Amino acid sequence: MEIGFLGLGIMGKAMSMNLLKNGFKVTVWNRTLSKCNELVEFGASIGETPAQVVKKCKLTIAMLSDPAATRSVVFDKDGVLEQIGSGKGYIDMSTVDPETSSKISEAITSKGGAFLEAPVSGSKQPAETGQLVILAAGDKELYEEAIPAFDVLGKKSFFLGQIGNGAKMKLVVNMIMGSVMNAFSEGLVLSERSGLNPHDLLQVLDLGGIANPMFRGKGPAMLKSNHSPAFPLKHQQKDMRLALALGDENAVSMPVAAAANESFKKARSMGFGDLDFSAVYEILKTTKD
Ligand SMILES: NC(=O)C1=CN([C@@H]2O[C@H](COP(=O)(O)OP(=O)(O)OC[C@H]3O[C@@H](n4cnc5c(N)ncnc54)[C@H](OP(=O)(O)O)[C@@H]3O)[C@@H](O)[C@H]2O)C=CC1
Ligand SMILES: O=CC(=O)O
Repeated sequence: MEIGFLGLGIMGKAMSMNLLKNGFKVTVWNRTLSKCNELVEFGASIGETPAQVVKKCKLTIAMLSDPAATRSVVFDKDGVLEQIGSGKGYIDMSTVDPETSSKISEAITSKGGAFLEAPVSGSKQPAETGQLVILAAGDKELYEEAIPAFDVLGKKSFFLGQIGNGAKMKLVVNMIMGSVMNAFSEGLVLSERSGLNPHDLLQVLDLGGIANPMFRGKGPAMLKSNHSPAFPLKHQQKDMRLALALGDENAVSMPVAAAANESFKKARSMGFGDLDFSAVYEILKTTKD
């Protein structure tokens, strides 16, 4: 099956590379077109615009930064809408809000195309190794059609029902992850400031009931102030913002998430937006009375 792929950032590059390595024909597009070249070396073709990619491929996947980017790629000139139609499917795997996803779904389906939202849980390494968790919702037939690709990209796919449910699930998960990252950072700083060895803390955490891959994977690098980006902090803050909006709509009080969002905003204002979201640790580390 020929698959179109729009967006070759940290995630999109790894995901499209995986599809190529597993025998799919892939046509790629990226706003900064030069980023397509590396994929071409592995056999990809280039589409000059999103519309060209959709024209060529029966199935097109998008992995873009945020709601503004996903809307732009669909609705703007040379966008997806210009070529989508009957017999073609569009799958948006970016993390966006349910409203953005619904607007895109309405536009695609009104032109006869099929739409699936399918955000993912899992970061750069799971994207590289095909270990993502796929949170799909929307057109069930398109979901079934995409399973061979999802099996390459992920270790497990969920079909969650109507459009919006995939986006909501992803936002809830990332709201929890962002809050936990803040608590973890506070714990690391507190252990250091109170005279403990934070490496001992990492070992203690890893042996107990709250052991988790995020502490294990990111902790040692955080202690060296290495925040090389796997999940950029600006995207985590976007997810906190969108999750808090979902909380507003549903009258759910989320003081912990709101405080975590403030920390991510502060980190962005200090220029850490392109670093990994673990860089929120730096704002705590540098704050003293
Ligand atoms: N990194 C991670 O660990 C994870 C990320 N996600 C989500 O996946 C999505 C992609 O993340 P990631 O790959 O890390 O992000 P990156 O910032 O690495 O890549 C963003 C991509 O979006 C493109 N883009 C940005 N703005 C526009 C625009 N206005 N029009 C067209 N293209 C645009 C960029 O193009 P260009 O190269 O030209 O800038 C790039 O291809 C996000 O929604 C993120 O929240 C989900 C799970 C894990
Ligand atoms: O969205 C980020 C992730 O790690 O999942």
